[in-house]
Amino acid sequence: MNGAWSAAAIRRAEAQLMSRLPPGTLMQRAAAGLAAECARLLRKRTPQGPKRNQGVYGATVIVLAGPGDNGGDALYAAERLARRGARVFAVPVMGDRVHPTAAAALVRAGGRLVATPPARCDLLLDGVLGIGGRPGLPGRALDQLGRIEAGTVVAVDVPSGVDVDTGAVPASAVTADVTVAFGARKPCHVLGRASLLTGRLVLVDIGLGDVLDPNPAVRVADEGDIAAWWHRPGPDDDKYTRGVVGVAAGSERYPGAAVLASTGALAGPAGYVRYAGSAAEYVRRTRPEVVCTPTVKEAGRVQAWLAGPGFGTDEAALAELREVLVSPAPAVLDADALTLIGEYPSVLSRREAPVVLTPHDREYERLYGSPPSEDRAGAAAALAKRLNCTVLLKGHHTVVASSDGAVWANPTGRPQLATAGSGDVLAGFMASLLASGMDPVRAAVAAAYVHGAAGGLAAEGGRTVAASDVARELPAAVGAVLSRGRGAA
Ligand SMILES: NC(=O)C1=CN([C@@H]2O[C@H](COP(=O)(O)OP(=O)(O)OC[C@H]3O[C@@H](n4cnc5c(N)ncnc54)[C@H](OP(=O)(O)O)[C@@H]3O)[C@@H](O)[C@H]2O)[C@@H](O)CC1
Ligand SMILES: [K+]
Repeated sequence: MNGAWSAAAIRRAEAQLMSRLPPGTLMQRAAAGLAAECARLLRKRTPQGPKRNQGVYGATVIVLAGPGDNGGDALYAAERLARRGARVFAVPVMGDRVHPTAAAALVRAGGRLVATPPARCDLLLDGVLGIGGRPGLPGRALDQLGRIEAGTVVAVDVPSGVDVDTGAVPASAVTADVTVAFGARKPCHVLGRASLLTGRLVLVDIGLGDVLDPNPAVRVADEGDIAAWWHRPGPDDDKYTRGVVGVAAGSERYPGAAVLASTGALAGPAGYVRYAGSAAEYVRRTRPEVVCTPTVKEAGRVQAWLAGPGFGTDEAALAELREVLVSPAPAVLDADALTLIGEYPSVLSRREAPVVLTPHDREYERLYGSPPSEDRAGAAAALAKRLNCTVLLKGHHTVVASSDGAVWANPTGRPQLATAGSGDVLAGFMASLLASGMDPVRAAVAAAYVHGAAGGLAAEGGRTVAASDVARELPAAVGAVLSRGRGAA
């Protein structure tokens, strides 16, 4: 598991570590790691001039230097590049407030402090704001970003302008190709719109590992986690012990939801999928391995339910939802089930078994009364706490929150997954993980991860992606994630 730590937690860890080290050590570690990554990027740049200009020597580097230590890191890294022959121009973007010793070191190495740098550069270092920054950019930084054409933009620690702790981007911010982060990820690297401005993330170890709070603000699962959580069938398992999934989805009007959700369920680790609803004919025809009944009651015992996709919001649907909720099995509630809960919140009140809710933004609003804020992790956690459920809030980076406040950011997934029916596949797959005995938060986290990976496979080569394509790729994504995860373990 990877984590992301809040600015305050990073500062606490840094203070503890700094008390044991000579002054300036951490900043020099940060600058050395940053300069090494910049040198790697400059070696890779497309040669525009004579071949001898490849690499650091002769490269044009511009630093946007803010008033704090983030600017200090950038200036010290630029000093190292200047010593290796780069032409460095540093622009103080907050009046003349700039890290004084780092600026002096850069000038000693041959770099220049200027108000107007060249209009083109090979590499632009964004050292405007780091973990001490408030959202938004100073005007001078914005002006320079508008006029400079940069081969590569490298953000120092975080893309300046973002909200470091939430990943929100309420005002102007830097768009980076690469972000070189010191010590640990911050929430803005993995959450919200800021994660899209981060580009490729490179972590530089400055020795914080031992002193960081063991509980990160945001968790990020990796393939090793998913492989470790996954129930592997043993020789004594049969289709029942592997888990039975119940799918209450679809209707005569929306039979596709039944088929997609059942297909999602079949791709998971459970051994048996039962379908309950009025689209049985379609399910039987496309997925003959699914056992169909007309109602939830007739489906018999299952280890986990999925209820909601395409099953309508009328009284009959409400009755079926109530039937699912009286069952002692954990349940994933999606789509129409979320609309029904928004209208009749009391249906959840006597529920004791675990529930996972999977809203998109409009469904979230129906459940919470207002749309999710740009602090998507905070929004998911607030709903999870209020309804005492696990919440998977869909988005370009899906987040999962448990009712006890733990938050996970999903690292896979792409905008193409925002396609009709894709959520039905995800919900069915998640119900299968629940039926296999996986804990609800892990089931939500693992389902989002593998579903995102399946979307990636479906979109390979720039292909357009429909929900059936994602469903078709799920078994391959399961195989790839588990084999890589077990390899990593
Ligand atoms: N601590 C350590 O050991 C290590 C730290 N390291 C590095 O330090 C970085 C944190 O540095 P930092 O604390 O100096 O804060 P930083 O983000 O540079 O800026 C704060 C300044 O910006 C200003 N300001 C804020 N928002 C603004 C806005 N929107 N628009 C305009 N101005 C704004 C604010 O001024 P104010 O307005 O509050 O007077 C203040 O002066 C961290 O990200 C990492 O890179 C590494 O070297 C490893 C070791
Ligand atoms: K920065």
